[in-house]
Amino acid sequence: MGDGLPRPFGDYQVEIYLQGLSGVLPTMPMAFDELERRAESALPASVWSYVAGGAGDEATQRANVAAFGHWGLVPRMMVGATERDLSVELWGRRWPAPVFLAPIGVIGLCAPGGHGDLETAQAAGRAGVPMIASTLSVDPLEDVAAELDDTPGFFQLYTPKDRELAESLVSRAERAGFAGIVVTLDTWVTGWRPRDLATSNFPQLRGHCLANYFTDPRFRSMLGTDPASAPQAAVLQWVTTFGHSVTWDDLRWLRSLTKLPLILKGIQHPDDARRAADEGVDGIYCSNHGGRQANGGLPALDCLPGVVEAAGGLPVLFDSGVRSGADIVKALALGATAVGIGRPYAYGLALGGVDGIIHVLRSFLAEADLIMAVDGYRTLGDLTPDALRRIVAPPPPPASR
Ligand SMILES: Cc1cc2nc3c(=O)[nH]c(=O)nc-3n(C[C@H](O)[C@H](O)[C@H](O)COP(=O)(O)O)c2cc1C
Ligand SMILES: O=C(O)C(=O)c1ccccc1
Repeated sequence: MGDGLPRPFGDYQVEIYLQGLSGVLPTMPMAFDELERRAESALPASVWSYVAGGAGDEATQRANVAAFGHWGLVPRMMVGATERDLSVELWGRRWPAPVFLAPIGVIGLCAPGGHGDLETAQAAGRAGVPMIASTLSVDPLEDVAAELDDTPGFFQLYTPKDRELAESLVSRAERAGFAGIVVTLDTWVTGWRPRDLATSNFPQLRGHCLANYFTDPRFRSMLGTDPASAPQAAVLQWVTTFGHSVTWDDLRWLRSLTKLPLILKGIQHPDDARRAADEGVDGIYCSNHGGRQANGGLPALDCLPGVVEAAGGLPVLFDSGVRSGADIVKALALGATAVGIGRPYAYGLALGGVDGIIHVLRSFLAEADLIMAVDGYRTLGDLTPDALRRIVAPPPPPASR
């Protein structure tokens, strides 16, 4: 692990003001809206529409973000929250904060040099903030793991139809030193995505982000040749094997593949959370894939309390719609054990590489830390549903959204 981020996290604010006193203004955006706008200009149009876009008219994607606006934190005074502890112990490791980088399957292409997977891992390693590495990466998982140092990394598995290929990927992830396996359940087929359809834009179909397959011995033996010498056949083989619709009958098999913590991603119904807990998984990941998969759904945040209750004490990871430190605090108060940052770090990477991701992490953590300071929440244990009230008439989002 690098030195990790300087603590308290709120000191990022002091650092920025001090630089301002010497006439140095931040080059990275300080507000999310500006981060988003500038990332759009920085990225090639096809990558932008892929990363920023979602399913259908993107109503669920917008609802994910809007849902945070329906909750307000109630401050407590005179508790002396001068020192905050945001660290959390998860699966035997101490995390500096209950925050992680969610898996983003095209992240390699978000960096100017095309190696965004490695840069994301470098940022996670330097910050000490855990990351979940997607199956769909430009660089192979072994190279990604090598950049993480001691920071916990998790391998996100898209379970292929071919079981031997799944087994090979998981054992490679174990050998590479990943600390857990996150099985994504909601994307065995991709959702209806008008932006990508209109431009026939599907980076995976052009062979990007398939390094984990093309370097895999099982995939190569299925193909019968070097993917580099038969790129079209290799992509076609990927299409054929990519999506297995994992069922409860597969769970015992998945469980048997690894002794590492096994976490199921994409859970929204309490009954699914309960069943997963009963069947021996180590964590539940409440998410609707950032609204990229099924439009017409609930905001993921609205599903979180039910999932937490049904999980019966198992760790619950959460993502979908987190755009600020305030959002992190709210998700924690609704019961998340740790909160995933998705699109915002892809935008940070596009604008500033490794430092850009670290800037996004530091900004979100500084805001979360300062909210806990001002609102009198010293520890994560103080963040309970009692810290929140429903807002009857939420304010409209910023004009540009
Ligand atoms: C461009 C992009 C690619 C993604 N690829 C994956 C992936 O490979 N595996 C996965 O489990 N989730 C993937 N996700 C979903 C994220 O892990 C996360 O659930 C989502 O980004 C949360 O929504 P938000 O970014 O709007 O906060 C992807 C998301 C984006 C934006
Ligand atoms: O775009 C995504 O969110 C994603 O995870 C994915 C998965 C498979 C193929 C293309 C995209």
